[in-house]
Amino acid sequence: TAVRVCESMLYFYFGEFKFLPLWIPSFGDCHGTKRQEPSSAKSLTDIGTRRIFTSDHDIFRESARKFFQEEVLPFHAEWEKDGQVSRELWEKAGQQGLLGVAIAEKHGGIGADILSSAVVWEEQMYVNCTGPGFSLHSDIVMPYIANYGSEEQIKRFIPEMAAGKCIGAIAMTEPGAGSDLQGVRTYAKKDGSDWILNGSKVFITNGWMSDVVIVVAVTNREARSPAHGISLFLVENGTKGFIKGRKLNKIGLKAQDTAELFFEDVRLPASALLGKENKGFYYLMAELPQERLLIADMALAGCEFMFEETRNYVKQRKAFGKTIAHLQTVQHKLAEMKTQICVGRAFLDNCLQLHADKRLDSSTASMAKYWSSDLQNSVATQCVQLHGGWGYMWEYPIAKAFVDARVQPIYGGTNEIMKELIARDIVSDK
Ligand SMILES: Cc1cc2nc3c(=O)[nH]c(=O)nc-3n(C[C@H](O)[C@H](O)[C@H](O)COP(=O)(O)OP(=O)(O)OC[C@H]3O[C@@H](n4cnc5c(N)ncnc54)[C@H](O)[C@@H]3O)c2cc1C
Repeated sequence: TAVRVCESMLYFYFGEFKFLPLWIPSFGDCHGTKRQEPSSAKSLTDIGTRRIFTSDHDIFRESARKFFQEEVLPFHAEWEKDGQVSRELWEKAGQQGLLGVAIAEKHGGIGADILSSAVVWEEQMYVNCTGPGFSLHSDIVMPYIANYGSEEQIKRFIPEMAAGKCIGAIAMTEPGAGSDLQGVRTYAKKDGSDWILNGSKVFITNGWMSDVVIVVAVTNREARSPAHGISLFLVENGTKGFIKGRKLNKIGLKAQDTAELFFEDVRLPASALLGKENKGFYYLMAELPQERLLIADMALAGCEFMFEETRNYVKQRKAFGKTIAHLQTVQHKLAEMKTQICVGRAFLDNCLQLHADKRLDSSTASMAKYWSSDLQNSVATQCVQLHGGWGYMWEYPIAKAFVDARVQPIYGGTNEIMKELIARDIVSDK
């Protein structure tokens, strides 16, 4: 029997069965001052630190940590060879209540807060296993359905997605349009009450395993600007004309099934439209800050993991008769990195709290994404260096963390685009 606490709700698990709240515990120290700051904690990944979390979150973190250590870490190397994780893992994550954590219970989600989602993002980074595309599924795809979907769409997809039986993806990027989202060519043409979808998408996370994909398509070519003529569609696996291309051969994220998707005269019923016609671009703009915050938090958690990995390594690696941790140049590197990570964590935790309070603006989310993902790459480079030649070997976790970090300044909007958004806000007269 497993016991799990999620936002003041205690669920009991017996095998596959989840028993609804039996007891509403009160753990007391919500946002209390007694919680340790990461800079003073023994390790940057210690449970029970950081003021934004409560002891309810800590208990949830313990169960998430156990899940990633027991159900993901031992199998990840095999999944890297396969270029995807197993379906069974998705269902296990669903049974553990790790999917759709911040989606309202009335919609079929877990009904916890976004900070609980952050616990899942961070714990995945702390095991250094980037394969499962849980965060994209739970905190990027599911919110679109929960926020803009019809009652029928919510009922059809959210409970199955929370159970890990339906895997979600979102397809914005095309071979000819990435940063410039208004340049998408995929076109959905009205045919009676149906739509006929044609086009192709690339670099789609969870693309190969996806059961439902949110597809960004042009629906009005005559709109006064491209942004006014874009809509979102829910396209299900198995729909005639929906073809999955190859799993892409990436330099990192080896166990993630990033894929190309093709749509050839795909006939979609009116009920496949997500939200209102021609409002897709607004929905994207509204949801992208959460995606950027998520990337930022995973970047910071990646830094924390790499730092602890390297701290342990230098304390046992010997050169010239003593451990390299005795060398002052090494010590200074660690001091610099720890300071940078703790400064970054303070800003990021502030952003997480702002988002939990629904006060995070788009420009601040962009700052978090750009700063944290750049820091992640700088920390990755330095940590590999401190590992010497072993840091370049695939079997060393730091080597994987290094290649996996590289994409973070690219996806979710490149860091150059983040600077554009931040700058636009700075010089705006509004
Ligand atoms: C592993 C991986 C997973 C991904 N997952 C998804 C997914 O699930 N769904 C999805 O839709 N997409 C996904 N993407 C796509 C990703 O979001 C895009 O790659 C990204 O937005 C950049 O677009 P692009 O590759 O077309 O680059 P381009 O837009 O061609 O940019 C090339 C370079 O030009 C720069 N540039 C472009 N415009 C400007 C400008 N105005 N000012 C300054 N510099 C500029 C960029 O910053 C970049 O350095 C994924 C990508 C990868 C690699």
